[in-house]
Amino acid sequence: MTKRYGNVTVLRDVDFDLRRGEIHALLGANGAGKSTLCKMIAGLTEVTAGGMRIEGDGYAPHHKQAAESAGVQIIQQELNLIATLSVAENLLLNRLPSIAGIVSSRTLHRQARAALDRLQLDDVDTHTVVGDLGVGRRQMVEIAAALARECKILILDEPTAALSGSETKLLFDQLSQLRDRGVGMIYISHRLDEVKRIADRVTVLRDGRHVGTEDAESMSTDQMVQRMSGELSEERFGGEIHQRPQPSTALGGDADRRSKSAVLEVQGLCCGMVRDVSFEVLPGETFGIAGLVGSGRTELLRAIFGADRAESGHVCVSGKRPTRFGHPSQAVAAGLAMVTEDRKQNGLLLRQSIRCNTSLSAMVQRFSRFGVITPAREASVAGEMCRAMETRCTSIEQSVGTLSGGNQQKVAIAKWLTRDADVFLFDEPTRGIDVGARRRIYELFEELASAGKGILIVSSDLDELMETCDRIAVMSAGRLVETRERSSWNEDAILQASFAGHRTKESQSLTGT
Ligand SMILES: Nc1ncnc2c1ncn2[C@@H]1O[C@H](COP(=O)(O)OP(=O)(O)OP(=O)(O)O)[C@@H](O)[C@H]1O
Repeated sequence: MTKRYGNVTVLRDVDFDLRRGEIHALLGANGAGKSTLCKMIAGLTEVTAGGMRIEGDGYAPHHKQAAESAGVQIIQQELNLIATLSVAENLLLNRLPSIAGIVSSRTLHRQARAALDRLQLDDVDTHTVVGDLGVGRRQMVEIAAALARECKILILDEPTAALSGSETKLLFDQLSQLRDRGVGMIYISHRLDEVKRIADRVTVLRDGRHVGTEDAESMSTDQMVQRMSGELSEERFGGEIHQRPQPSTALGGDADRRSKSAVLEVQGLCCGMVRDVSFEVLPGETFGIAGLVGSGRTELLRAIFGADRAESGHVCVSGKRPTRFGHPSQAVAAGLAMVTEDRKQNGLLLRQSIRCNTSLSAMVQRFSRFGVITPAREASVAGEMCRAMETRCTSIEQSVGTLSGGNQQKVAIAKWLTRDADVFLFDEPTRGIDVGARRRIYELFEELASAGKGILIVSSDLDELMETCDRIAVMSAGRLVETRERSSWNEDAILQASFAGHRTKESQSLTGT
């Protein structure tokens, strides 16, 4: 199949076949064409040339419903639930149980409950409005919605990017059951260890072309990277793919730490589920926050940044007057920058160009003279950023909404790098980012740290935290339960600490305290 947008060809004569009862991984660097191929199969975008067959019969879906009637379901990379409807309504959209045209609310909620139970989503109420759920929970609801429908072919585009380890395991159990029932699955992921764990075959795309299809068992993750990049992985990544660098900063031991004054100090912060959180980040330090989805990590970053109004406590940036920011603009003026978890909702202006998005955060600071924007300056910085982040685009005038997911994330990060902030808050910074770009982002953390910036990272990827952070704190049930130097944590200890707060909460509710 071939796909062109205007005169740009994004998929070129690609052959692909999916067997009954297999999990077929689709790999490729950001912008290689994986989502485009899947969107064509799912009837979400038109095929420019070529064609498809399902069980030998011609198949040419012109919209999503046509694909669904042929037994094709897709779970897309970007969350596609309707934020203003309830969980139950989203789960059963298009097939609301009704009698004589009147929706039966009781049946709706019963069926929705059953769909959620399949993924052990006990904490999600079927009446909750989807917009009130965090990204991880929304992703699980989206998966539950797809699993609740009968299908022959299930496409999963980066389903685990926003999931915790335990949620990923639950999803994999479900996928194994579907495999046993003969469902064919196309699985897109940048997490190669997951691909090794779950996939039967692997197809690699590079620059819109089919590079090859092989049994997953016969391919190492290094070979996958090599096929994706077209170079020997050792050459491209300096042989460091599986090596963790030493802590990035020049921070010494505790004594040295005490002698530095914090670039970010958070004291007794309370905001919604975030309870009495205190910690500090030093100049040149990368501070990670681990924890389960729903532990309050994103809420904490939002409270620090003034996106939600904290009830008590304070935030102090670079020794300035302690305060609680009432609005993100105040936080930005004080020297904070924040790359959000959900770039589509609140990270980017999707209809605007890369140039415009890149200059957004530093518009007044760097791109305007006497209040008048200087487009030439804007363009040169956007171009520089695209080169530095290796953003795959036709030009800096391409609208961000038409970039691949990983490339959108690069613009979301670049937007803040143009601003000379003191502290950078990153919420799931490498979501949807390919292996090569991930390495580039880790280098970037190091560059920011060596420039004396403070970096605060929330990530569900423990490897990421272990690789990039100097210290890691674990958050559980809205509180920071433990903070240690990176070297004294291991993944087991982080997981145990993550569950600690939940256990306390459960035992409290059991004893009625
Ligand atoms: N509507 C569109 N208009 C123009 N170009 C587009 C459009 N949609 C996608 N593209 C381009 O098609 C190419 C392939 O994008 P696609 O989303 O398929 O990549 P991908 O392999 O899924 O990447 P990622 O891993 O980042 O999600 C990208 O270069 C993207 O910019």
